[in-house]
Amino acid sequence: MANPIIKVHEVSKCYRIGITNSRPRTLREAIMYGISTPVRNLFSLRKLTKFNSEELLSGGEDIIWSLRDVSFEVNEGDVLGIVGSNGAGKSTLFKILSRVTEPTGGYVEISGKLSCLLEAGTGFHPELTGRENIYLSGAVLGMTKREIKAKFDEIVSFAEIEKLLDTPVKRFSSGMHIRLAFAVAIHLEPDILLIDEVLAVGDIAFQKKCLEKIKSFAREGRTILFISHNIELVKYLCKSALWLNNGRLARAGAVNEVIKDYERNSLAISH
Ligand SMILES: Nc1ncnc2c1ncn2[C@@H]1O[C@H](COP(=O)(O)OP(=O)(O)OP(=O)(O)O)[C@@H](O)[C@H]1O
Repeated sequence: MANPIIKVHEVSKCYRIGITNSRPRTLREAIMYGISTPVRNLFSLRKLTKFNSEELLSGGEDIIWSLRDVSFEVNEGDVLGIVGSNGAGKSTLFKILSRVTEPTGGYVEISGKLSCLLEAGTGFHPELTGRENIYLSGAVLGMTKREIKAKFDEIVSFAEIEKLLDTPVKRFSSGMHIRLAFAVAIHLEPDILLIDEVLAVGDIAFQKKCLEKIKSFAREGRTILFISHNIELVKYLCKSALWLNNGRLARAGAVNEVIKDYERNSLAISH
């Protein structure tokens, strides 16, 4: 029977335009943001986020809804493509799933270890070396030093960064950055892997290697969410897909059907 590993319940995300969204402005907001996540989870997240959304709307500022009432479930072992035009809300969804940002409304339930490849190298500490970042990333995923050590050589040889191992990652090229980020994310054996349009940064040989690795990761029954504007790649990798349109879930289902609707809509707009 299908086993949902991710449940997204009526998630909305609102940004204030022109100011840093994450900085609390009122004492009440400061208290809300200051409470640590475990404590916050004791309360109803739905109630808290509803309050935030009302607060934002009453502020009378320019706001933008990146996501609006998005609900869906992902079953264990699914390889789900996420498509949509620029600014549709795809990356925002990943930031919410990986807890980089809080939803303004709604909530998500995730049952498993999640690793996320956002834009090049997010999650790495720029001042730390490649070696140190591998250990740090493993620790963030809850792995012991011994477990990380067992995977270490595989990560380094997959990324082909032997010579850069003791260089701070801020000196890496963007391609090298993403090689290491991909190698770390996929070898540290998360249950769920989020991949946001990062493959394009690597060279062709590395892209090919990544695709094979993603396929074998999926064959192990792990769950992958994949954002890309490369429709052929989405069709190649994914069985199902979501189409986000202006922050709303326009369609979810079998990859070919969703892509057909998305392409039809995009063509209609461009004419
Ligand atoms: N930190 C932020 N502050 C203000 N607005 C933001 C912020 N992050 C995203 N947005 C806005 O939210 C909307 C959705 O952005 P998002 O990055 O999720 O889109 P996307 O579907 O990933 O787009 P793309 O395909 O161009 O990468 C956009 O209008 C964007 O300008």
